[in-house]
Amino acid sequence: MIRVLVNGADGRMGSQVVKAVYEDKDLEFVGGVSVTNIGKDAGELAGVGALGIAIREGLGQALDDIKPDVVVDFTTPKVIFENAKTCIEHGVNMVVGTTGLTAEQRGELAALAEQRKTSIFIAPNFSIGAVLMMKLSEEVAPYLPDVEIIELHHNNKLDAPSGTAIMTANKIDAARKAANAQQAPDKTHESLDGARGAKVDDIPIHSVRLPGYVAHQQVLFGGYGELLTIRHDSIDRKSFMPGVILAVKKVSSRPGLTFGLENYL
Ligand SMILES: NC(=O)C1=CN([C@@H]2O[C@H](COP(=O)(O)OP(=O)(O)OC[C@H]3O[C@@H](n4cnc5c(N)ncnc54)[C@H](OP(=O)(O)O)[C@@H]3O)[C@@H](O)[C@H]2O)C=CC1
Ligand SMILES: O=C(O)C1=N[C@H](C(=O)O)C[C@H](O)C1
Repeated sequence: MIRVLVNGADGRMGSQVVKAVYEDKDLEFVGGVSVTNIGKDAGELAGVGALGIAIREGLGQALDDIKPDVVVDFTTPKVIFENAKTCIEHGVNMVVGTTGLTAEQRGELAALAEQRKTSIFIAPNFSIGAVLMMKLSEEVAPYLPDVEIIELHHNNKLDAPSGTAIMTANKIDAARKAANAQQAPDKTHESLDGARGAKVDDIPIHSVRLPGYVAHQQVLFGGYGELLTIRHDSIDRKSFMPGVILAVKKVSSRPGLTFGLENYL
């Protein structure tokens, strides 16, 4: 049995992870950490009934007391770097779904994980459809290098652009650079800042935040007289759970830092 602690256990994603871990025969849910709902039963909050495991405060102390095999983190971009360092310093393997880590921070965590001989797996998106959307985008990019991204999320999302949109842009740009594909110059003058979106690797990303959306992304490729749009929709957070469970089971097999679910598929 792999003993799993969920950080952010009462959140939209964390509570789904509690349920998914509880329902998997090879995993044992052993602890839930958050900042509110302290003392409440994590199973009740996740909708699986009382598990006798109360949400507690303080990741470091919880690691000392519970000694889980793996921590799954779905908290916030503000706290994820510190959370990751705490896990690595405690020698606990970690699966990170929380967005917001910069490439530089990932580099620091990779070095720390290597030094402490622990494993950390980070994926901006755990859904298989989103991984395929990124893979297809990478394949298209050398042929249609002019591209923009529209990502659409629920209005409680704290970060913009989404981690998925940033990863998609990074992958597209790497693929078109490797193919030496030249994009057309952007001749538009912005009369209002932000009108052309925020650029990541010179790719405009437009972030929509509205109630009703869960997690969606369109990658729009334009050619002369033709358009190709790749769209992915997560309409339920269940879409992320098979990827999270896979990562929990595989994380210990790869020491150091691994970035992206495609590395486990
Ligand atoms: N990789 C992927 O596939 C996916 C990634 N995400 C990412 O996961 C993250 C969480 O998303 P979501 O579940 O929607 O957000 P929520 O706000 O619903 O959940 C975050 C939870 O973390 C808690 N929290 C905040 N600070 C701490 C802390 N210091 N220690 C422990 N818990 C803390 C929050 O408590 P409180 O509300 O009281 O502040 C909340 O319960 C985001 O970065 C999001 O982008 C989301 C979906 C899929
Ligand atoms: O906050 C969310 O909801 C999501 N966050 C991740 C991201 O920023 O890419 C993954 C997915 O888009 C849902």
